[in-house]
Amino acid sequence: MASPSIPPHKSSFLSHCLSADALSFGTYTLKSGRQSPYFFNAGLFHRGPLIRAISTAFAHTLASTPLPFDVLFGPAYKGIPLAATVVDKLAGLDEERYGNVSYSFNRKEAKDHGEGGSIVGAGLKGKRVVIIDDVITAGTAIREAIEVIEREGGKLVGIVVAFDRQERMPSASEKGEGGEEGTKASAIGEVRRQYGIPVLAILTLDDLIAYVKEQKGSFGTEEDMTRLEEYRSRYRATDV
Ligand SMILES: O=P(O)(O)OC[C@H]1O[C@H](OP(=O)(O)OP(=O)(O)O)[C@H](O)[C@@H]1O
Ligand SMILES: O=C(O)c1cc(=O)[nH]c(=O)[nH]1
Repeated sequence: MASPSIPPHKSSFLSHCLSADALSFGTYTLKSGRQSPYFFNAGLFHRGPLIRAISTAFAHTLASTPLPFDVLFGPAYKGIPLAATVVDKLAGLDEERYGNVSYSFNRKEAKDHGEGGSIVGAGLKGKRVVIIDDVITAGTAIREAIEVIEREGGKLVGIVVAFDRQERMPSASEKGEGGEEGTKASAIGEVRRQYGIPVLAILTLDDLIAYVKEQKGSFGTEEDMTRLEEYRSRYRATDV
């Protein structure tokens, strides 16, 4: 059902995410160590209509920008099917503009036989690269991907994620380092400032909360919503 306050392309994608349980409520430990009352699991887009929904959302987000690029880089593991299917979707949207765009991804462990190395798909040397990934929380995964691209001689020109959790970077005390608390900037904001590139998200936590409220009980319980809003107040970045 269309939602009046968020655009139809977002509400349609949100409805796919919630129906497939790719957005779910519960208690989850994140890569950053935070305990979250919700989780975005892009691994659950494993059937045709679902992978089509997410790749279409990525392709339309990319096509709405004038950004020129040669390669979509999908960080292992969940970025891998995204990069491959979005390349296909883009070529289907506009063969002339995107027919030469390639996909590429890293192996988490380098291969020492056969073709060897840690990159699968297109080489990155001298290429304009866009990272596409499932979710950004503290930005660790994105920074690891940037290191791979720089090491391989690629030029990072943009990043698109399916879900921006709009969280602030972990503080020194959260990382167990003591000292200054630091800024309350978002992981996305920090990457934008540091690299001067566009960083786009198809959905944000604000979109999720607005949509679930508008669907009035179709997804999640009142307690889920309370926990979600408490979590948002606790970890929300100041620059989103
Ligand atoms: O912004 P961050 O704090 O880094 O968290 C988000 C990242 O965490 C997960 O990756 P993970 O390394 O668990 O890899 P996976 O794709 O193998 O699940 C997820 O896929 C994101 O890439
Ligand atoms: O921060 C994470 O580790 C994380 C959050 C989330 O919602 N989904 C995911 O795959 N990882």
